[in-house]
Amino acid sequence: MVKICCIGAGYVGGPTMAVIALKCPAIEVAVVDISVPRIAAWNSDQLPIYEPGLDEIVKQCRGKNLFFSTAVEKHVAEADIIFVSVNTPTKTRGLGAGKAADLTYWESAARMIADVSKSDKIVVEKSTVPVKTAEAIEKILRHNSKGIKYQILSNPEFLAEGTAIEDLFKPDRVLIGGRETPDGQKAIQALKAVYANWVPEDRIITTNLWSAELSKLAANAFLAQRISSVNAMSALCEATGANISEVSHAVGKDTRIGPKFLNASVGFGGSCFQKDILNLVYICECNGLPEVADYWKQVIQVNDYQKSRFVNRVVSSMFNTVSGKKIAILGFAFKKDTGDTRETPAIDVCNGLLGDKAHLSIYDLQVTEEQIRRDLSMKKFDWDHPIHLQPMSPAAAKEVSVAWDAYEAAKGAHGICILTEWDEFKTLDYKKIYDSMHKPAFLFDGRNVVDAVKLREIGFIVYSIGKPLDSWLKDMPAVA
Ligand SMILES: NC(=O)C1=CN([C@@H]2O[C@H](COP(=O)(O)OP(=O)(O)OC[C@H]3O[C@@H](n4cnc5c(N)ncnc54)[C@H](O)[C@@H]3O)[C@@H](O)[C@H]2O)C=CC1
Ligand SMILES: O=C(O)[C@H]1O[C@H](OP(=O)(O)OP(=O)(O)OC[C@H]2O[C@@H](n3ccc(=O)[nH]c3=O)[C@H](O)[C@@H]2O)[C@H](O)[C@@H](O)[C@@H]1O
Repeated sequence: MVKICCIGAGYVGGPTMAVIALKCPAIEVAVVDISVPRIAAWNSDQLPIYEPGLDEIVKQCRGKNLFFSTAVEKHVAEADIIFVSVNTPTKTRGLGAGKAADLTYWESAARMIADVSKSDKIVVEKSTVPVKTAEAIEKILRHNSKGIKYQILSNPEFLAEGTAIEDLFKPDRVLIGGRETPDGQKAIQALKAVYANWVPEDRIITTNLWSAELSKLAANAFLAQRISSVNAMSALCEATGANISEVSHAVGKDTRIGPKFLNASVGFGGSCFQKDILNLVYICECNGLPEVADYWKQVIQVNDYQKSRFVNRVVSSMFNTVSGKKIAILGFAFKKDTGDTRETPAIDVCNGLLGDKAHLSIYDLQVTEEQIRRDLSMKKFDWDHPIHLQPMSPAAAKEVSVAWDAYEAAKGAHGICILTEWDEFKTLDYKKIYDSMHKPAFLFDGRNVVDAVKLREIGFIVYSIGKPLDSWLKDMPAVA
């Protein structure tokens, strides 16, 4: 029986391995992690991550051919194929701080593999890593090999949170990069055989190692660039009276551009877009390509601009101050259908409003109060480390409360900000909400989920990203 071990039981390791176990009953899959609480959660009824469809798969396979364990070394020693899906955060100190990827966790995993292995291994980069990382990993393994043969493959993951299971069942492509030697090609075929259990062969792309590593960074950079492009247009729409939904629709009808991923928003979040672009920028700089670095840096700068533009719009509309005013925040996750808050635009928006002395009442369907308080008090980039190694957060802001539903959050508020596109926010009883608020009652829709015409009929002053402005907002232009 082929044995697979995945180091890192996170948002990628957990779902990908659960799907491999489901689709390949003849393979034994062990997912290991240094975090004891995380593994305990994977072995419980309350999984550590929320992902539609994941519970059922884990229930079906756990204890049969899918195991979650903290016995990292034992499972690594027994495995034929080792996936490494550990954190690759942005460095916060030293050379490349604020841009380069911190490969501490990757390196320690590689050294541990070298220490405990007693048979030949295929080591698969599942984490997103800088191009050429495989070369460094090869060096660590070869210099400590004790005669054991290692083949390194790059097999980056393209799943998106909230649709992870769907994406894993029907991926647009699976990408496998390896050495162009006979042993390298043999390793590629071994991994290809795993995916071939459910992925059509024409969707499994094989390349050299560096193309696979760079394709992952490139794909995320292209996706994020699309959002920054549409968000930059949204600012121009507001200035001119154009409507971003109509512009996106018209632009996306061009088959060369396509309709997906063109929704204007308060800004993109998630654990990877910013981190991976910063990493790309650093690699460009290191390779003497400052113009290319500057080009990609703009994608992040526009995203930061979009978040601060939103905060400015809220404050300027409400008579240039939110000091002492209650603002309801609807949605804290970085997108709907996930409880993940990593790099969520809600953090920057909330901190911006708190900076102007607002009182916030926050409601999200999936994010816990503990997580919200932790996020609002953590330093930039500190979140992207194994949870037990994250710096302890200082006492959370007194001006923040967490509500159990949207109505409670909005009661007595002066304004509402919608920051995640949860479906629930489309069908709330906005008349009831309006009646419970201070007047004039403001609603700032950072995700374009509400019907602004209906809300205006109720009496709200509505701001929707990239849409023609209410006369109220026109009279109080936000300073960018
Ligand atoms: N979250 C996402 O949607 C995607 C993430 N990625 C990439 O996948 C990688 C992992 O991301 P996530 O799963 O989101 O991170 P995560 O933080 O959810 O999971 C990483 C896990 O690795 C564990 N870990 C760290 N060092 C370890 C070690 N030496 N031994 C054993 N366990 C160790 C941590 O405790 C943690 O549970 C990152 O490189 C990320 O860029 C790629 C595609 C999608
Ligand atoms: O490497 C990764 O981590 C993953 O990053 C993204 O996936 P994810 O961050 O989970 O979610 P997305 O659906 O891409 O959304 C990212 C952010 O962009 C925002 N977004 C997305 C689409 C859009 O049209 N507008 C928009 O503002 C979302 O609300 C969210 O905040 C990519 O889509 C995945 O392919 C990739 O594997």
